[in-house]
Amino acid sequence: MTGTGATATDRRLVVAAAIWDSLERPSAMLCAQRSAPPELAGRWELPGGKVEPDEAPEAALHRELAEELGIKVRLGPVVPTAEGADWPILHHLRMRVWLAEVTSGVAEALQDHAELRWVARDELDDLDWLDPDRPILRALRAATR
Ligand SMILES: Nc1nc2c([nH]c(=O)n2[C@H]2C[C@H](O)[C@@H](COP(=O)(O)OP(=O)(O)OP(=O)(O)O)O2)c(=O)[nH]1
Repeated sequence: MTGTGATATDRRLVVAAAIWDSLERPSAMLCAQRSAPPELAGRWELPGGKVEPDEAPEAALHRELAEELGIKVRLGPVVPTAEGADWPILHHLRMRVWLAEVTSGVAEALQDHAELRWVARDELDDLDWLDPDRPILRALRAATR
């Protein structure tokens, strides 16, 4: 088994992007509706996914966004919790969230999502988010004020 070596990636880390129309003047964010598994289908999330063994977190995020949405992004700062960098999420996983903006491509639901939607900052709460994402949304609003 891997998992204890110095270079082993933390298998519990999920990386995700809060993709805004503009990092300088954020007014709308790209929201993604899950298509699977059945118990999570229909809920909204930040696009991203699990870091693979021996993959750097930022590289994992760029890979996931290319696979799932067909876009390249510029990453801004990480949005931290009060305690540290990573948010507690489903299944005892942790999630690191970066602000981001699209640098090439037009986001399409290529994989894992039923729908993508650009949502105005003040209307983000109206979607049916995964429960662990609610406090992250509050921090995102504060970080983009
Ligand atoms: N991408 C993403 N996952 C989230 C969010 N909030 C949250 O609790 N999660 C959970 C749902 C999943 O249990 C887990 C992410 O796993 P995933 O299935 O999307 O990862 P993946 O694309 O790498 O897929 P796989 O390797 O499991 O097939 O994190 C969020 O905002 N975005």
